[in-house]
Amino acid sequence: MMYHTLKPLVLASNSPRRKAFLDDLGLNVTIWARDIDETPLPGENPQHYVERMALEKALAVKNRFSQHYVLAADTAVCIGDTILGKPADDEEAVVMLLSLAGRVHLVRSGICLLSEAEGVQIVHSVATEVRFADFDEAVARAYVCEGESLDKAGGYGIQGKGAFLVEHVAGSYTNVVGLPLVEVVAFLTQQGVIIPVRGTK
Ligand SMILES: Cc1cn([C@H]2C[C@H](O)[C@@H](COP(=O)(O)OP(=O)(O)OP(=O)(O)O)O2)c(=O)[nH]c1=O
Repeated sequence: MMYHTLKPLVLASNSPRRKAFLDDLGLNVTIWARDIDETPLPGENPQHYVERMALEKALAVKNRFSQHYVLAADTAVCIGDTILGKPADDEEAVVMLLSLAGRVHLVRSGICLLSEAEGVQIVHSVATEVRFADFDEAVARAYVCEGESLDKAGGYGIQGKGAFLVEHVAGSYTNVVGLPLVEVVAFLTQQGVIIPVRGTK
């Protein structure tokens, strides 16, 4: 355990990866997520989109947890002005992966930390550059058959077999997996929600 949780904290997310990251740090979090409309606004730029999504996910649970700090996040794969969310099916996953093959894209995660009681509303985002190998359709289909595409933005998981598609990463790794930990820990520490502790080895 690296941190103690001093104020009640809700993670407004159903992502098992986000929960696992916070568990690894020893944080004590309640999970409570509500679905929101994830459609981008007409002409919305990718940074604005992920920040708005994170804010909306946090606002969706704020009333129920008015005495808590609420943490939410949203991750999208961005290639040019195109925002790729989670593919609807295997075919869409293949199309997404082929649009990324041999090219550089940005994985953007928006994060939001808010507290109704303490009047705090922090919204931030982090971008990580990822370059994919130049694979073909047979490789994309073989990867999608592994079954890890559908719950992930852009149709791949860098933490899984998707690692084999990735040639280069510049920036935060945890940001690609859905939660930029350095920034999240900094915001939680600034607000006095968590404090580092020395555990037993
Ligand atoms: C690119 C990439 C994305 N992802 C995941 C992170 C996010 O969980 C997901 C993008 O979907 P999100 O809408 O950000 O999150 P979610 O639907 O999983 O959870 P919730 O809305 O309840 O918070 O893609 C990976 O796990 N690995 C990767 O390499």
